[in-house]
Amino acid sequence: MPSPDRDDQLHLAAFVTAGPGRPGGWRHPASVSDWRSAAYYRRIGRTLERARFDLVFFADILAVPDRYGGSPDPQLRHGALGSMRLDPTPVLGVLAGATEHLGLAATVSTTYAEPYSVARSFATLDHLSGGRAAWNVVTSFQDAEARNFGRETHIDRASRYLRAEEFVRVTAELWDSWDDDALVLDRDAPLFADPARVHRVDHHGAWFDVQGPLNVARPPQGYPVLIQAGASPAGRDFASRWADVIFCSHASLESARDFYADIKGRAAAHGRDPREIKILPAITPIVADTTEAARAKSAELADLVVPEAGLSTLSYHLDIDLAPFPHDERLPDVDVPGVQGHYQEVRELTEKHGMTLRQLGRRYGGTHEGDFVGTPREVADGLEEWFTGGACDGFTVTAVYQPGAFDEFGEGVVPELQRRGLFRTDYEGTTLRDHLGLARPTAGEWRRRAAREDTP
Ligand SMILES: Cc1cc2nc3c(=O)[nH]c(=O)nc-3n(C[C@H](O)[C@H](O)[C@H](O)COP(=O)(O)O)c2cc1C
Repeated sequence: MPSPDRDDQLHLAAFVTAGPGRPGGWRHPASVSDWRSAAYYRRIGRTLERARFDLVFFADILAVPDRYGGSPDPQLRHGALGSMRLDPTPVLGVLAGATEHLGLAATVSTTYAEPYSVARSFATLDHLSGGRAAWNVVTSFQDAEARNFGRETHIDRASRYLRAEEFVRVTAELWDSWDDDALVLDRDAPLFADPARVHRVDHHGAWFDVQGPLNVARPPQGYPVLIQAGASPAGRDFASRWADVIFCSHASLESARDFYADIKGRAAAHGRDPREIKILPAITPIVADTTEAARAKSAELADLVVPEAGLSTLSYHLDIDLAPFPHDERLPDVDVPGVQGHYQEVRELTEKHGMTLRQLGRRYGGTHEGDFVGTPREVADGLEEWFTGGACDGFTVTAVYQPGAFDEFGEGVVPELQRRGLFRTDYEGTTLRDHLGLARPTAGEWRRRAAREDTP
């Protein structure tokens, strides 16, 4: 049934780590190990574009996590999620040249970067790609990251969201510092850029002092697409005001539905049309020709995950050292300074399936969010149920092994979704905003999205 909050067709993002990805996945015979080569990313980009994905998204962190037992060893030994990550921004430069339609998203932290450099990188990428850039705005959550940037500990959640608020606002002002028609290119006059249409920003705030203007013309999309994944109340509030796309992760349809209603409600309360925000929960489908083969593959992948690999990732996600907890007992209730969304997910798993910490480690390391395991038709049934059931506007697809699982999804599940009229058969526009059905922001749009009390 069509919903006033949702498009008729779903949107697809791909979640890629510029490294080995899933702890068991890199050990699977179908995975390819040249994560350090441009060819590897070109191949993934072309696969996703053939499957008509909206965008590819590169997650990123700024440390080798050491929260589990105070050491990075388990992450490194097991090729866990945080073991190796190339810097995603240059990787997107490679992809901009290898693809024509695919949206290109990289993660940059507002806690450790500066607005001028972020505005400049994403404006550059938006020009180079013809309007396909997106920025995943994160605030980071690990002390290990703080220690790489001259601090002992990470700043508290409230302060980091205040900094993020000011950061995004200044970045948007910098994108607006060139009027859309500022670049004149009149050779005879001569007039390269009209100085009257290029403005200083003169921002002076609690965290940043930025004069401007930017030294790059206004991006083709006005603002590159903004992605956020806040899960705490402060994070949800920030995301529902600023984000065009929201990433989240859920262990069940019910929790996905609650989150969806909460974010759309918050967006409406901030005066936004709920359709302006696309909520794309992460899923890790396992696809095979028969149900039995998919289940066997799932079991085979689970066997490749050493519990410590998943627990060391969960430790840094929750910002809790899980090494001293008894591994043959359930995870007790704990106060989580780290990612609340991941905690809710593992609490749900612990309670629903009575998992011990060791089982949880194996499960978390091989995460199959949403339990979409089966034939292309069965997986499409599950996705359709979430989409039509008010749980999402589409999905962020993670590969159990890279890059093969993207091929399987693109060649099996996508045609099934297309047959049902749930997904595009071709791109209709050229920019990422076109794919997502989002309007190009006019200059000054940041005023509408900023926290009201902060807006002058
Ligand atoms: C699908 C997904 C992808 C994420 N990717 C990143 C990432 O690449 N880097 C990062 O630092 N945080 C990432 N996060 C974490 C979020 O940015 C955020 O910190 C987290 O959801 C906790 O929200 P909170 O800060 O409101 O507690 C991701 C979260 C989700 C659900």
